[in-house]
Amino acid sequence: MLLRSQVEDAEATQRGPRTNHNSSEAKALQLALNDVSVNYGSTRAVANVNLSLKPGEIGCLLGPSGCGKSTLLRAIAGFESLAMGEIVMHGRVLSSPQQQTPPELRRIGMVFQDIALFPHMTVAQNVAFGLGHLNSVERQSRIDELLSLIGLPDSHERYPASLSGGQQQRVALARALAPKPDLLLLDEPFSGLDATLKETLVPDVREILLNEQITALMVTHDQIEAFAIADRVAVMQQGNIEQFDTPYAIYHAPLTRFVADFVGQGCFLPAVAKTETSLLTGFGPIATDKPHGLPLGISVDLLLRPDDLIHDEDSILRAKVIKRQFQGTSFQYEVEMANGQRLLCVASSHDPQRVGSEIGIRFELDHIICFERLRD
Ligand SMILES: Nc1ncnc2c1ncn2[C@@H]1O[C@H](COP(=O)(O)OP(=O)(O)OP(=O)(O)O)[C@@H](O)[C@H]1O
Repeated sequence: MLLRSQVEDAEATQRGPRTNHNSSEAKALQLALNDVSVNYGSTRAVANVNLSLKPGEIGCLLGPSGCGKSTLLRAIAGFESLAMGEIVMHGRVLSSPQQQTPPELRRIGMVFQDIALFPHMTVAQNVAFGLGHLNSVERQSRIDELLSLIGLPDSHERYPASLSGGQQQRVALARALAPKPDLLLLDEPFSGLDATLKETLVPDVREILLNEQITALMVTHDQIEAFAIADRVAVMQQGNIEQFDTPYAIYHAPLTRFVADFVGQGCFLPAVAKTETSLLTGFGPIATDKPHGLPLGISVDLLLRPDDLIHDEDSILRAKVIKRQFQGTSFQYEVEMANGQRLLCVASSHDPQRVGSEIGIRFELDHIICFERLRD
């Protein structure tokens, strides 16, 4: 159970996951999933999922292996039938347990992890694949436009084998975008690429999607990718959406303990709501800027992100450095308090602290996120 303290934060973030819509709202949505369930035999892989995307919005399904991300994407594409619920695009039902529009009639583009360009066709021929309905002038103009958009304006005559992995994935994206689909589905499109390439390609792909004003839904298990590309992220667990929200809210205002644990780093600190603006921990009181709104006397687990704990040699609160990790502009330290509690702390990389040394630390919390205490 969530025991959120900053009420206005909670109201701002409780937009999802349930989103049943009236008919005029439904028409304004590009995609609406209403109570969607998908079974494999007697196994329920997706359970009562509600999710919607506005035109031009980029969504992301994020979750651990086996939570149902690909199944949901496949159901939207029309490759899995529904046990319950409906999938609606622009107010038109594409899937329900009673009916299913075939995949090729859905106007949905797809980009997969395995790039699968046609190797015997040039870049231009690959991009032209879904453009048979255009005359040759229109087709040429769309190819030029897309190759420019993906940053490969002079690569018409090149073959896929002569391109890098990142360039091939850009061409795959151009091919999927060429016929201007109503929705683009991307299944782990960056997972075969190395980290450096991803760093540039992910924001580029977001730019391309925004430029084309395309509504898109991407599957990933990588939160950095999800945060870099999506307007809203749906965190899934065991076939359910735990939270569908902005990347900022998913990180700073998780609605469930699972989301808090799965997304970002952090730890839970036992605390008691002492006064309206303070929580008592084993290391003394932590003051909150605003009233936390918790019942006084309640025992909670307080979520502490690494940046909630600051290295400060003037602080009387001391901790022993157990591990440190260089992160470029900062070090992340795992520190141990006198009572054995381990916490994470971020500090500038200009003043490295040795493992085994004792340092001063201070709490500086912008967001108070608490969950019901699991243990005493
Ligand atoms: N064809 C299938 N037949 C039976 N069960 C399946 C089938 N495909 C997936 N499942 C099961 O459905 C559940 C959801 O699988 P799914 O592939 O959608 O998860 P995922 O979140 O995409 O996982 P990953 O990140 O590993 O790809 C899992 O328990 C999986 O074992």
